[in-house]
Amino acid sequence: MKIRSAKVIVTCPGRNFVTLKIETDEGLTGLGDATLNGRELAVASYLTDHVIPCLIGRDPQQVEDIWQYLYRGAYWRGGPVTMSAIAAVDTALWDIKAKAAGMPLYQLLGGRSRNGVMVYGHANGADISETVDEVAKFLDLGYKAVRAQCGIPGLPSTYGVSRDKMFYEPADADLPTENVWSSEKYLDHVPQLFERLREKFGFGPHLLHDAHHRLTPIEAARLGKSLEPYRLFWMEDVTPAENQAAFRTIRQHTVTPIAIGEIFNTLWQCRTLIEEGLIDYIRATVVHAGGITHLRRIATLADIHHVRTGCHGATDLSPVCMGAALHFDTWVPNFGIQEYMTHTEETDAVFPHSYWFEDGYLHPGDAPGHGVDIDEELAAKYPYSRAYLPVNRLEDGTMYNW
Ligand SMILES: O=C(O)[C@@H](O)[C@@H](O)[C@H](O)[C@H](O)CO
Ligand SMILES: [Mg+2]
Repeated sequence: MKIRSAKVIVTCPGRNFVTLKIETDEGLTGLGDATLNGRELAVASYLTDHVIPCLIGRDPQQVEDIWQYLYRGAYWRGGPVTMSAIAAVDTALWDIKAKAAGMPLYQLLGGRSRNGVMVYGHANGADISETVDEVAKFLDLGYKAVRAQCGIPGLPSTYGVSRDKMFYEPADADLPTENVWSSEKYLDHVPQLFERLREKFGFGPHLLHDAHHRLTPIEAARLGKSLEPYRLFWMEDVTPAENQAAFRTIRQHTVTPIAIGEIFNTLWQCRTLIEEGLIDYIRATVVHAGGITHLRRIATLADIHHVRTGCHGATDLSPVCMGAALHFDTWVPNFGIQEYMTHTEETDAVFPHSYWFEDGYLHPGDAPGHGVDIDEELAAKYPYSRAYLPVNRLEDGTMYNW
């Protein structure tokens, strides 16, 4: 079998998505997600200008060799643009391999390890009582796990809190909007939210929270300590991880479980975190961490250190990524949870898929491959539209962390 052609499809059915489609000389096609929020066209160009010419004529069955060729073979290794491009190729090749075998992808990976993939939804509100109401809606829909975020008194806007509740879109403007941040105000408020949530819903549902890299290590330690009575499933991205050793400080102070990794793109960015047992959940996912081939390596290292998976699944990861992640989640032995933000109807129509939600779980379906397709005619009706995530400043105007 040979790769006959490959192309990049950029579409914006409510938000931008970049998709790689690979075709073989035997008529099989494979799809991979290459979406990098706010930097979409950089990956599209990387693929079209620098990767696709090297793929034509190769045997698509050599998934590992092609991964090594694109990663090890390039002088400039790693980084989100490169690794999202490699992920797109890798995902499309696994899709082709599974279709050629006539199997759903999870069968090729090693078969089913569970009946369904537990997911968490996103509840957010302008204040505590609105957030409590939003959590109730997710529980009514059958979710077993809910992430809760709420507005902070004294801060005009907070990332993760939106007007549109079920189809929350973080890339909200064609130039970055600016949010204002105060760790002091945040740290005082968040424990009150979880106190109310536990009072109202008890300890049955899993509750999660995301700090979006905004705390220093000692502040993160304080957050973890103050949330201990409410027994969270995890606190996420409490501090940036450029300095992995900083997580030792957090770990020494709190037993609140720690999740990180949605912006990681290689194993090297989480090696210390995993090997020293500094985290509990690794959030890397298919599209930004080099595809199934590399994510599998991360998960295997995590497994021997009692770290479980918790794949990123925000709306900027396309249904193609979600489909592939669900096959991965169905197989991976050390599965923890999968994030699930529902896409808009327009997005779902452009990407017909076989996965479905029922009673708190997602199921990948049994279609051969990863089970996600693209309607190219429909996709062409939604041209690219520039959109950025917001940026964040302290109250005195200082540029601050994501
Ligand atoms: O946990 C999450 O889903 C968030 O952190 C995302 O909203 C994230 O900020 C976006 O996916 C960034 O593109
Ligand atoms: Mg996050």
